[in-house]
Amino acid sequence: GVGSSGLSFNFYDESCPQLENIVRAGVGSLFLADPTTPAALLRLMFHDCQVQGCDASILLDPDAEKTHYSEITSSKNFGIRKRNSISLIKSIVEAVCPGQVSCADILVLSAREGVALSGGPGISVPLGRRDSSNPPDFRLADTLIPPADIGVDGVLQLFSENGMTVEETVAILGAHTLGITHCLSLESRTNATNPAFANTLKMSCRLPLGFVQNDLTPLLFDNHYFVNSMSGGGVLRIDAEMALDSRTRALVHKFADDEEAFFRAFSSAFVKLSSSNVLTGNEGVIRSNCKAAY
Ligand code: HEM
Ligand SMILES: [Ca+2]
Ligand SMILES: [Ca+2]
Repeated sequence: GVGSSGLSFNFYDESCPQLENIVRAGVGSLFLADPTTPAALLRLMFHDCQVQGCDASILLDPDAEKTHYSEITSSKNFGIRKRNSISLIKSIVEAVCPGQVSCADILVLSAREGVALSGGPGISVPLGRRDSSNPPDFRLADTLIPPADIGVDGVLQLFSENGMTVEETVAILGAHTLGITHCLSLESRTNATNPAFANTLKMSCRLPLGFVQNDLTPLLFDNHYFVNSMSGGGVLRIDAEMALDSRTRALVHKFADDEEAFFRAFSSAFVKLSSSNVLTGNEGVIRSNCKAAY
């Protein structure tokens, strides 16, 4: 087991030895069709793990009668994409190893593959998560997913709850080396003082659904996010503030200088984020359909 999480690195060795190869091939072909897939999968994992732990709760479709029992309808999940990709990969896994593998593990493995395919570290992740059978109220997601304008105090508090050090907290935010942010998420940033960033906002946000890249290389998992943050180009408040706050500044510099150090700290943070507060053993279920709890 890994710490006290109840997960292990050889969980599917007997019940589904093909699992990691299936997920790798699946994410690979989704990537060929759409190279922004890894960004979406990584954020999807974060938002799942943030609400009731990594239990695939975010994959549940709204129930026609009880629409508030669906976290996906929370406004905090604005811009979440590729939920269906997990169902696709799950259906291949089900054909090979029926009833064995949770949607929650497939989601974490898919995010891991996305990071590796984008040039990031190859992360060993412990497995054995179970899926929730109780869909959370969207208000739980409203409360537990951080607001777009959270600052350094807020994130240090948030990730210390997952047992992360300050270094791991700075590193996990390096996930913003991938992907985009819609202008709708940047309403609190319109008074940004960096002239280059203010100009980017002005040009990119002429359309209501406009967006900006999270760094200069949004398809590459590299340390450019930290270089960008140091030069005043941080997109969200946290991306900008991390380079200025005395508790985090030295780490932003370190990761901007040393990509290997970023990859190491990101990998251990990824494992902590994806292992805390999970269902294991006889808790929860193995869903056959990731979109439905029953
Ligand atoms: C804790 C503070 C965080 C805040 C406030 C935050 C907020 C946001 C916001 C507002 C967006 C843009 C959504 C949109 O407009 O479409 C975004 C994108 C993204 N976030 Fe975060 N995030 C945080 C942490 C994380 C973490 C821990 C991860 C992953 C481990 C992550 C991964 C991503 C990725 C990959 C994208 C790009 C998604 C895409 O291109 O589809 N974020 N984040
Ligand atoms: Ca969840
Ligand atoms: Ca990048």
